[in-house]
Amino acid sequence: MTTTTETATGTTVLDASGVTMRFGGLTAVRDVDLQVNSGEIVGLIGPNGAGKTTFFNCLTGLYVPTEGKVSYKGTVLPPKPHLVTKAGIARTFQNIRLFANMTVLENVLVGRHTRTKEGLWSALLHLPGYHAAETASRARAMELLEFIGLQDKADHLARNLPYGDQRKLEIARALASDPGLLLLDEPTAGMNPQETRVTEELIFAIRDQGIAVLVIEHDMRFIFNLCDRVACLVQGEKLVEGTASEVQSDERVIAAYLGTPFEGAPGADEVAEVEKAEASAATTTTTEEEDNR
Ligand SMILES: Nc1ncnc2c1ncn2[C@@H]1O[C@H](COP(=O)(O)OP(=O)(O)OP(=O)(O)O)[C@@H](O)[C@H]1O
Repeated sequence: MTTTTETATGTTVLDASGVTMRFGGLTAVRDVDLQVNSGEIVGLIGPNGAGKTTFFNCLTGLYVPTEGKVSYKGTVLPPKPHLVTKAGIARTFQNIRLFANMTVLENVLVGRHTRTKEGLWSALLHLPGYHAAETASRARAMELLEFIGLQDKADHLARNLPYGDQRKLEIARALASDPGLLLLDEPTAGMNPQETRVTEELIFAIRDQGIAVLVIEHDMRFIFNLCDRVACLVQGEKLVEGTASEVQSDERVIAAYLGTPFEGAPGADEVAEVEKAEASAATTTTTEEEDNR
């Protein structure tokens, strides 16, 4: 696969700083800073409801962050999904969002639209520029299908693909916009171990093409094997960030996943209060039982 994206290794591709997202009284993401550099695969982990997808939505313009800013290659991004895609960030979603009744090739072609200059009139009137652009887009789409191993299924309907192939097709469609950064939201959800391994290889190959990757995943074995760096969100806040080995041995991360609060953890005060009230209620009950004897 060839890509139009060229970035010097180690430069900052994504720079999110002080990102906060509130929904009424709920702060889903609080003051999160995160950088992704070229050549990196970065993981974003955290228990259910930690704010991972909300953070992704802030990065891709689906949500306008309440506070903070998001820059891509040094330019602050406007919070509009099509402009974010055009700037060079592509994403996949937690739930598969393919055009089920379109072919595999057509699904990838849909992902090309931000990279084609020919407009609606050109397409409707079949102007010469349109044909040239369409030929180039098809060639690029077929190249991407080869890259993910679906070239022989180009004319199959997307809905007839096995689950693992549908997930791969989503990635190909995202790659069709020639991104410099790919955001993957739980790419292995629902996959068997074999499909998960194939996805892991695919993500390494994408990184080797010069595309930085930020990935949300609950499968810890997958994330720690794949990522150069991992950040852990808990209740909207970034708790820890480091290498895979640093994060997986961090007692705060272990506690967040096992549900044991630690000193200073977001929400730990509330948990301590509940535990104190429960202990006090248990003492009262025991005393009452003793009195009744
Ligand atoms: N549009 C919204 N309106 C109100 N609350 C929301 C909205 N989107 C998310 N939330 C809330 O924000 C919090 C974070 O949710 P989010 O989906 O970002 O978590 P997550 O870490 O991605 O969880 P999971 O791992 O289960 O996907 C949750 O309490 C959720 O209910």
